[in-house]
Amino acid sequence: MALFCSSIIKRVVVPKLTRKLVGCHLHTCASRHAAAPPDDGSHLWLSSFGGGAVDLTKDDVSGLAVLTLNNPERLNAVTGNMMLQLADIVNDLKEWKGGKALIVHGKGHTFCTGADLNMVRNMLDSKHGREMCAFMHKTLTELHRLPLISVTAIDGPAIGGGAELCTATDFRVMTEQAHIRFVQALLGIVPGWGGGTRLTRLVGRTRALDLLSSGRAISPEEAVEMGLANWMIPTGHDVVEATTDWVQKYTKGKPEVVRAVKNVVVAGAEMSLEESLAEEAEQFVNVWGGPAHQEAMLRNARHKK
Ligand SMILES: CC[C@@H](C(=O)O)C(=O)SCCNC(=O)CCNC(=O)[C@H](O)C(C)(C)COP(=O)(O)OP(=O)(O)OC[C@H]1O[C@@H](n2cnc3c(N)ncnc32)[C@H](O)[C@@H]1OP(=O)(O)O
Repeated sequence: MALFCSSIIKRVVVPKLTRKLVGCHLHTCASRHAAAPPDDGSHLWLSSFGGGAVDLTKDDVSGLAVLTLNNPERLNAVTGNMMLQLADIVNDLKEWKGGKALIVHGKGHTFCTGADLNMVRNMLDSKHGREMCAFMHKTLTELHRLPLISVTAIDGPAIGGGAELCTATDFRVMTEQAHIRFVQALLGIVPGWGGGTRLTRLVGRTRALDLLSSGRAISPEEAVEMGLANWMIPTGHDVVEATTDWVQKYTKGKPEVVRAVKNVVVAGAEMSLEESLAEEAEQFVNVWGGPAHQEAMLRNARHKK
């Protein structure tokens, strides 16, 4: 395994809300001596674990992006190379001003089987574990905070890191053949990509403990019942097409309005009360009197059932 370091530091223009949240995240990490922030190039060794790809298509007319995990020979396991591509894609999506929604899915009838075990077997020391964990924490936290309505479309298994990844979108929809399974404890570890924290916030303490300790598979019916998934895709439908139709109810408005709504919710979920109220006011002022607001006032919008 060829590991290497580089001093190249990527410069990214971070939007205001993200800046505040990143600042808050780094503070927490530093104060608890958790994983080092990965902007120091310490993650570049990931590129030595190749194979697979993460593909992105963006439609500027509809504002919909589709992200595809593309490593079907390994059931869309995530290689080091794919981790780097995923981070680049998230950075790209952050800057996509016309974007409204993102669908995340896997190629073939599998969502994702987590980290590539061929890579995991070669990085069992704590340094590499810590760096990979920090890198994926950052990437998936930023994915979660994107100013887009995001949905994971799960067909087949979402296992280990794949189960974690699906918690980093706003919604999850599942086919009848899908299941979500946090197998980490069965592998002698705990979730390392932020999925344990997100799962606990999604389904509550008792259910998260049940799912993480047992490593049992969650069916689509159970996932919907506990609020982990939001819809079951009817059998016989193309997964991405069905998900595209499903998400449209959230993306009828102009991009700046869809994005402002998401920003308000991210602030409400992650900031202190004072900070979140201030952020909400800022988002309000940004859209007040804008094209969508003017249009709605001109057409005298009514909202009868
Ligand atoms: C820090 C990361 C950590 C986390 O946070 O959770 C992880 O993600 S660790 C990885 C956790 N994932 C797993 O343990 C999944 C292991 N895979 C399986 O249990 C099974 O493959 C399956 C998902 C139950 C499917 O079984 P089946 O339908 O019988 O297919 P195969 O087992 O034959 O798989 C086909 C093919 O795919 C390869 N594969 C599957 N998963 C991975 C993986 N995670 N990494 C690398 N390769 C994977 C599998 O080895 C087969 O390849 P061949 O042997 O070449 O045929």
